[in-house]
Amino acid sequence: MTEKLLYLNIETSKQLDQANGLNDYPEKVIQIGDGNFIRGFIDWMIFEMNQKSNFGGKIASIQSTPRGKNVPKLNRQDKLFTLILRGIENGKTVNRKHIIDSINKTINPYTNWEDVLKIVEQLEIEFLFSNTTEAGIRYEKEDYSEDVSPLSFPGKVVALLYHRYVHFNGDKDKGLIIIPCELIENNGEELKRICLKIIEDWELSNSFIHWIEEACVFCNTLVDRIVPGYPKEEDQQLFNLLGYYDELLTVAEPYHLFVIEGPSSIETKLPFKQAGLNVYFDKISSYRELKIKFLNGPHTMLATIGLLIGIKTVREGMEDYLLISFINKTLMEEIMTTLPYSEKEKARAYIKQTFDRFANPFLNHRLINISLNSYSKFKTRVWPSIYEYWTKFGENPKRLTFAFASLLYFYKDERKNYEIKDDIHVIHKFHQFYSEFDNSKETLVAFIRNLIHEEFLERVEDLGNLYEAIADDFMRIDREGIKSALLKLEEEGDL
Ligand SMILES: NC(=O)c1ccc[n+]([C@@H]2O[C@H](COP(=O)([O-])OP(=O)(O)OC[C@H]3O[C@@H](n4cnc5c(N)ncnc54)[C@H](O)[C@@H]3O)[C@@H](O)[C@H]2O)c1
Ligand SMILES: O=P(O)(O)OC[C@@H](O)[C@@H](O)[C@H](O)[C@H](O)CO
Repeated sequence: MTEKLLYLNIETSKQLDQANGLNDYPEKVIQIGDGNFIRGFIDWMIFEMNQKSNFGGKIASIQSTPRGKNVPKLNRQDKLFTLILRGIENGKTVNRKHIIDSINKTINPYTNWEDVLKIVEQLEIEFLFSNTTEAGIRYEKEDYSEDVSPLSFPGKVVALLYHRYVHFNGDKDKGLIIIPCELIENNGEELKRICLKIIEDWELSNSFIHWIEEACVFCNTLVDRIVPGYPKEEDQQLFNLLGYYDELLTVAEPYHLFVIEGPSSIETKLPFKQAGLNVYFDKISSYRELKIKFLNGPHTMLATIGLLIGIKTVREGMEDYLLISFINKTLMEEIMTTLPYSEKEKARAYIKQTFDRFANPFLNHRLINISLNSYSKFKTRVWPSIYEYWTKFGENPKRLTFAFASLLYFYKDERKNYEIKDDIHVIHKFHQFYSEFDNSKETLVAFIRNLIHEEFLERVEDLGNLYEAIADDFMRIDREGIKSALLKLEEEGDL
């Protein structure tokens, strides 16, 4: 840490003439999870709404797992943190810095559950936002005790709603609008489904269920902003520029998109538009397909292939001729063909924008972070394009096939250029296969066929020679190395 620098807090921000944190708006929002994304997205949006609209509300932020570390960090900084938005916007370089002051309170529910309950007794609370990663929206059977925080995220939601319901004697005007930001399909519906299951486990009353149905709203959402988070490689340099030290310094791109599917009544309560934010109250399916196929999909491919090559960040990947060409042709010549004609123009514009976002010269979006849980991400983000291409044309999309082979090779590579971050069952499955692998194509094809039928398709369907094609690419990567295999693919494409 650089000596002589001040720590970020209200006093420091006043000295720097950047004190925003002095308004005393009431808490209107409960936030569960306090990671990089929710701070760089929701907390920033609420900050913007407080500056530019009549929203006038602050956040009570609740730690979502016992291992969370951000509550003491936020407390040391008077709940402030710095967000740097860097990138190219409409052809112009953007480098904006904000001291975000939208959080009013932070609570560790495992040590201070009573304080969390007091929050939901507040009349002004209207919204519950969350980001607990995809792992958070999951059913876990657990016991209920009024005095202790449930462990799971949906358990917390039920306990909080129940306390509010009892506190306000079932008043239908005191429900909450629940807006989860986890990147899973139908996140709102899924959270509600799990909450209802927990209510059943805990044998809470039918009238509480009616209150949830009538007074509360669970919205499905889609979020989009690249938030690499804490800038490890350049933190000292940035502290010197800022003039203070901030343990929660967060870097993100300026681009943002938030699509919320819910009743139109909530639009007036959340004046995102008035604050100039790129937020739509709309059906999310078409936005979702574009984002998953043309942004998250290439991210997953870039992460596995890039790490195999020895590349560390998305931007570096965008400087590698072979990789750009691979991603570009995969998107334009293969994934694009899976879309209906009416969607293609929109997709072309989205791809162009995605390339600009990936090449953002000011972000170091680390491939190792993106590679977390690559196996399940490939299944939801890349595999659908492979399957749709195959069913449409009856042949293999050769670049996507190569991406599949690279994914399998990613879990084999023993050179330890990178650390595999994945579910223990996935790591175990590959470890078991590779430790007994006899290097024969036959064994590999059988493994791939089985994997596709059991885990990707979840049924048996003959996909022609797709299994062999993946095995051939895998063996080529193994024999010649990833770069040379990629070069061959590029040369074949040009024939
Ligand atoms: N970083 C990005 O660019 C970005 C962009 C869009 C969406 N997202 C989504 O946001 C998620 C979080 O990313 P981040 O960058 O904020 O990471 P992060 O590690 O900074 O934050 C993760 C948060 O989730 C909580 N969490 C983790 N596992 C949990 C569980 N099982 N139950 C409850 N809470 C749990 C953590 O306590 C923490 O608050 C990702 O999974 C991703 O889907 C990230
Ligand atoms: O966040 P993950 O780990 O689910 O996926 C990695 C990236 O693809 C993702 O974070 C994107 O940057 C984000 O979805 C952009 O909105």
